[in-house]
Parts: sequence; C-alpha cells; structure tokens
Amino acid sequence: MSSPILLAVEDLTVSFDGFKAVDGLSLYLERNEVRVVIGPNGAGKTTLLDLICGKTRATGGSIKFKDLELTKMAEHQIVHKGVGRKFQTPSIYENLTVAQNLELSYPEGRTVMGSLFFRRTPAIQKRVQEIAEEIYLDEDLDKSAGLLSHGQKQWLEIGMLLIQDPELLMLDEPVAGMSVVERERTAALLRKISNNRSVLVIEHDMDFVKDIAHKVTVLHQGKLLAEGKMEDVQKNERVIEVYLGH
Ligand SMILES: Nc1ncnc2c1ncn2[C@@H]1O[C@H](COP(=O)(O)OP(=O)(O)OP(=O)(O)O)[C@@H](O)[C@H]1O
Repeated sequence: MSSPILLAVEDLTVSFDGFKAVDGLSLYLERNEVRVVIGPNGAGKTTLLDLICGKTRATGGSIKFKDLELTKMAEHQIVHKGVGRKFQTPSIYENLTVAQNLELSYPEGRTVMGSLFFRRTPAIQKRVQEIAEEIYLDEDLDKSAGLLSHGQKQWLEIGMLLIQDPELLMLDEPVAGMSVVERERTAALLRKISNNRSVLVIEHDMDFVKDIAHKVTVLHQGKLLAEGKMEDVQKNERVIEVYLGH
C-alpha cells in the first residue's frame, strides 16, 4: 500500500540576503487532504508554495513528493510529476473560448503546429466536458474567457489545472474578490476535487477556511506557529495574538 503522506516538507529554509522567509519548516500533507496555510502578511506562505513548485530554490531542507525530491527539480518537471499551482491572478487566455482554454491545458491537446491547433479527439472533448461541469462552466464553453466574471475566471483556471490531473493542487487565495455565492461554490468544488487529490491552499478568509480545511497550518515569520483542526487552532493564544485577533 502506498504511504498516506503525499508531500513531506522537512526543515525547509530559504534565505534572501540573510533574511529567512521560510525557516526550518516541516509539514506533512496526506493524500486527499485539504490543508490551508494561514498567517499574517509576510509569514512566508507564498514563498512556501514557490519553493514547492520550484519557482524559488531552497537554501536548505527537503521537499519530498511521493518518493521524489523536488528541491533539485526544474519547475516544468515538477508540473509534469503532478504538482499544479494556481497563482492569485488568473492566467487564462481572454480572447479564446472556455473550451479552447481547457483544450490548451490538456496534456496532449497541443500539436507540434503550435498551441492554437488542437487535436479535438473524442477523449479530449469528453474530458473538457467533464471538467467544465465540475467548474460550473458547462453552459459557457463557447464563450470568450474574457467575458466571464472574476469568479468564473478563477474556476476556469482551476479547471485548466484539473485537466492535467495533478495529484497535488496548490491555490493562492482562490476566493479573493469573489461573491458569497461564488465562495460557497468554490468550497464545494475544492471538497469534490480532494476526493482523489490533495489540495494546499493559502487563504485569509476564515469562513472559507473553516468550510474547506481538514487541517490548518499557521505560519509566522517563516516558522510553524501552530497546526491542527481549525477549531483548535482558533483557540491557540499565540495564533490569536499574531493573526486571528487582528
Ligand atoms: N524573492 C524575494 N526576495 C527577497 N525577499 C523576499 C522574496 N520573496 C519573498 N520575500 C520576503 O519574504 C517574506 C515572506 O513573503 P511571502 O510573500 O511568502 O509572505 P506571505 O505570507 O505570502 O504574505 P501575504 O499574506 O502578504 O501574501 C516577506 O517579507 C517578503 O518580502
């Protein structure tokens, strides 16, 4: 049987000109777990995701994804191994349709002729349809992505990651700027997609965190401040002092 741990971060450190943005951090993420990383501005949350996806190189420590050491791998290799990352601002193609955006992201959807020529095989079409339903955009497949609402654009980008079927999906503030209804639908979406993958989320919206997190990791000055179920973390005096009380 495979290990229940999908991602093991151990003693991870990165220093920028002597300033440790992440400092001796260890964190273990299980398969099918939704973990939310919270903490005050500058705590090192985004840097942690940058380190996992290979955008930033660690100064020390390790990041094991299954049996792979990610700290030595290039960004594209990490994506290829099954780690998807969504940044705060959506990077969708506004002048293409929703369907085209999804097709473009399908691993074998591009031809050597270039990214605008799709091999629209029945398998790709089926997958696009499935993903579109999951991200609530099945009625907008032929719409220009630029015409979608802010929340729909965020869902589309999640869909563009899901179509690559990552085992680990990382999201940086996915509900920022969303309406209440969009937040609820995003929570439902994340619960559903974690049925067969792990999700690591950075979020400041505590109602949303309560809604989705199996466990919460609190960072402060690059270090682990607290970890556990939201109801316990919420009562932690240090967490209230540096973050939740503000
Ligand atoms: N490439 C870099 N060079 C120098 N300093 C950096 C770099 N990246 C991040 N930092 C610093 O590291 C610290 C942690 O930043 P990070 O963006 O990870 O925090 P955060 O917890 O995501 O904050 P926020 O909630 O505001 O997004 C900050 O003080 C930031 O200025």
